[in-house]
Amino acid sequence: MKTIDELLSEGVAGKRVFVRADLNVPLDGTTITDDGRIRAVVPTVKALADAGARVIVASHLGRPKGAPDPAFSLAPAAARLGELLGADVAFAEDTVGTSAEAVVSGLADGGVAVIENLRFNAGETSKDDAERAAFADRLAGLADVYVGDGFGAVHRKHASVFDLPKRLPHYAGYLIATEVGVLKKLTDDVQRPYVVALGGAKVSDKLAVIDQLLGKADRLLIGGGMAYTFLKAKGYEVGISLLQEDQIPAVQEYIERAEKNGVELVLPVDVLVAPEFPDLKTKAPANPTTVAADAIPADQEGLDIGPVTRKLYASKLADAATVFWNGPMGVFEHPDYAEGTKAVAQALVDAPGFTVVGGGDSAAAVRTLGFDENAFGHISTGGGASLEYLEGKTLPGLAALED
Ligand SMILES: Nc1ncnc2c1ncn2[C@@H]1O[C@H](COP(=O)(O)OP(=O)(O)O)[C@@H](O)[C@H]1O
Ligand SMILES: O=C(OP(=O)(O)O)[C@H](O)COP(=O)(O)O
Repeated sequence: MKTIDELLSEGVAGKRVFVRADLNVPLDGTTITDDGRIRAVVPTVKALADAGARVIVASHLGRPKGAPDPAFSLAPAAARLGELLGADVAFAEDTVGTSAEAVVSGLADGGVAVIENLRFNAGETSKDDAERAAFADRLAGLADVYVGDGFGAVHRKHASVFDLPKRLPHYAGYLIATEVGVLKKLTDDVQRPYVVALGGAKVSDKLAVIDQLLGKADRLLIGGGMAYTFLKAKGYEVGISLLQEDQIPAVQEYIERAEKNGVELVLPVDVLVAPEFPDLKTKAPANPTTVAADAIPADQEGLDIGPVTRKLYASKLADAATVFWNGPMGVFEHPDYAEGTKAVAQALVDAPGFTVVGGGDSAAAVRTLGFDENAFGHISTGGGASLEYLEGKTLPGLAALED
């Protein structure tokens, strides 16, 4: 994989450099609640701009449906990038249209622009190779060089991640180089006990990862929205909690295999439930009830792990030599459901070994809940990406940079 340092030594002055970043930050309306992913790409953007490149920063944000949707605009992220760089950052209101063309052709040497959300175009995420290729061709028209630095999206076979680098000279940015360096340590020389904690809401994506992790980790702690498919697989009622119905048979097989292979698969023993999802805007009191994991009422939703589970998970992390954690244990954005995530974060801080937190929301959670970033071994900007890396999978966005 060629790195940005090689690009800089070849000279980039006057060149249009397309930086595929991951600026998928949590938003409250147009307010960024955690800018970690924007800060993470600043070293790459700054190095290129300082060397006289014309820098085009591109990213997805959220999961819009292949058409413009103002709720997912990258405009707030562009403004924040400008503040962090201490420089003007131009913003194009489309991705490959007249606005993008005008903004890019107006860039001076050392200038930086952000183009609008890549996922406003159906070609970005299309499963159809030709549709993705057509979009990648149009993106390629904007630039002379490609720098991949959106680590959080390297597991996606998307046009800007996989197809575009094949069309331009391509290099890995500083963030990707750092992330891969740390995760490599977890695959090459993992110290045991190795504990993996999984939660969050992207259940369908992340359940599949457990198949491989069962052969690697000593202990798996399951929380967040992921827990309810496990509880259902054990035959419990989960009410209106997040559930991946089609994966119940697979999860039943995981539970059996864990037992056979001597992997400790630890599930919540109690959970916080409420009749409805909390209001994250007003943060109005949610008044949850604590119930045993096998006694979730049919009309209620599980929204955090309970106090007994918090203690149990902390004890399972207390002797860990290596920890990888992805996915909040509950809806931490609401104070009534933040305790599970806080307890696991604190247990990582207290664990004697090397700890890695991965994922946009998990990283945001540890920071917004007041933890010191330096108390963790590494905070990765990618959740799904780091999990798939640890699985040993070939990640499209890394493979494309290696070609
Ligand atoms: N029990 C739950 N039910 C619904 N959503 C949950 C639950 N527990 C956690 N979440 C949500 O999961 C989201 C983060 O999930 P995910 O995107 O998978 O994590 P990451 O970005 O760290 O990879 C958070 O917004 C949180 O509110
Ligand atoms: O937030 C992200 O991943 P993560 O939640 O697994 O950390 C990335 O920006 C990828 O987004 P996606 O899962 O919508 O492709």
